[in-house]
Amino acid sequence: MNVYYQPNPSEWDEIIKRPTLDTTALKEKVSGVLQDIQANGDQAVLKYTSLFDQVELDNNVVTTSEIQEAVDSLPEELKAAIQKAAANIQKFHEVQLQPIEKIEVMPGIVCWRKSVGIEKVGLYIPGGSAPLFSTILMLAIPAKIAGCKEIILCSPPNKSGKLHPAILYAANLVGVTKIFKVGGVQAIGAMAFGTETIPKVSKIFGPGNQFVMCAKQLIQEAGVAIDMPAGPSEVCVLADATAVPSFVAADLLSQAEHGPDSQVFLISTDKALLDKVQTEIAKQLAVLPRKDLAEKSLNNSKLIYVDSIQDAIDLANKYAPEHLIISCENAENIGEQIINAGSIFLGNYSPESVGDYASGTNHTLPTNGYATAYSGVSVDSFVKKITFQKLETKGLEDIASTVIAMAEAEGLQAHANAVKVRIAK
Ligand SMILES: NC(=O)c1ccc[n+]([C@@H]2O[C@H](COP(=O)([O-])OP(=O)(O)OC[C@H]3O[C@@H](n4cnc5c(N)ncnc54)[C@H](O)[C@@H]3O)[C@@H](O)[C@H]2O)c1
Ligand SMILES: N[C@H](CO)Cc1c[nH]c[nH+]1
Ligand SMILES: [Zn+2]
Repeated sequence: MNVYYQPNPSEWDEIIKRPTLDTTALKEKVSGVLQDIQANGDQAVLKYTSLFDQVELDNNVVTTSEIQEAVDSLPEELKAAIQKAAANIQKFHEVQLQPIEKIEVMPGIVCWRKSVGIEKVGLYIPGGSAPLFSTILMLAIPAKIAGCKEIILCSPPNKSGKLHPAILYAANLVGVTKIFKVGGVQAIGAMAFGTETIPKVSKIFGPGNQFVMCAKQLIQEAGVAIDMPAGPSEVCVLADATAVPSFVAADLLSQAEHGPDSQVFLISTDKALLDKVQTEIAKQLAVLPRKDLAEKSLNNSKLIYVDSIQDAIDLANKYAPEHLIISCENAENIGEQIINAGSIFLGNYSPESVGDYASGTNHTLPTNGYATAYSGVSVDSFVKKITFQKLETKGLEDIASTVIAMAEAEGLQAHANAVKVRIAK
């Protein structure tokens, strides 16, 4: 891990850099695959499944008997855990749908806004190195609450050409409409353009590796909406002397184990904590099943000592992490001063992995510094908001001079006329 002691703020830009791939080569490769899928549909999708997932499939549709098999085979304890998490996610998200509020802006002019679910949405569920079935709950539950009619799900097949039973169980539990065994760029392309079997959708959601991220960005340029750039997971822990080294180490490792391009960050006002956390990381890492992946990610990661809590807050805001854990004495007060983060975890007993699975908040969050401008997925991500207005004659008469003055000043006489013809009578 890279350790910094009281770096000068002029060095911060360098410190907060995320690990990157050569994006020119990446874009070229991904755009070639997308073009092939647009031109050749299912045949191209199956070809890339064979090439990138090393599995030969005749077709990629998940059947009802495969779903039933998964429901029957999944241990009851895991089913209960998924149900508990789903209930909390439902509770947290259902209050996000606000009732319609009609506003009389002037006598005789009433305006309001109505949320309408996006009809067809596509969910990408990562599955390259771990079957992230928790992501299904995070996407499909708000989609249902929003009123989306068709929810399509794609996730990469394993080497036996199957999806993990927990993916099928979770998808079935929350009412996903159709499930396909397709991963990576080929999944994003299929949902963006539509194939003979995979429906075209209006908006694509879900995190993924650099290939998935790049494909989402390219199809957005081609006119299909996406949720946000949610890439390799990251966590920043902001800690003072009250933090517990073993807790901090466990939190850092929990995101480091996602993959080699994940990044974890510790900003501490306690110099001694950096050494203690490194010792703990070495101890905990040694027995992790995904030690190799976590180790690679730790090479991208940074531990930083700063001598004031204000510098710690400023650096965290500049880094704009996907997740921020505040293990400090006045965690809530510090949390109030954070302006750039996807999701914040307060105090020593709020591990980030609880938010990943079960507390109810959404784990599909902006990474790579996008938390400066984006929010995580919510019910809002699955709706369009249509505005309405109804004017009575009196309302139009009272606002006429305002509209006419502005329209004529913009040189748009026809705009002005649309009002004039109505009040002339
Ligand atoms: N930000 C978030 O909210 C969030 C949430 C969950 C997971 N994640 C991130 O999602 C990612 C999941 O990555 P993953 O790899 O495990 O699964 P993935 O499903 O994103 O990617 C697997 C697919 O990548 C494609 N692929 C692999 N190597 C390729 C190559 N050389 N060329 C072209 N395509 C290739 C394959 O088609 C494969 O199906 C991790 O980086 C994790 O950190 C982020
Ligand atoms: N930490 C991931 C978001 O960055 C979400 C996740 C799913 N499973 C475990 N973790
Ligand atoms: Zn995670």
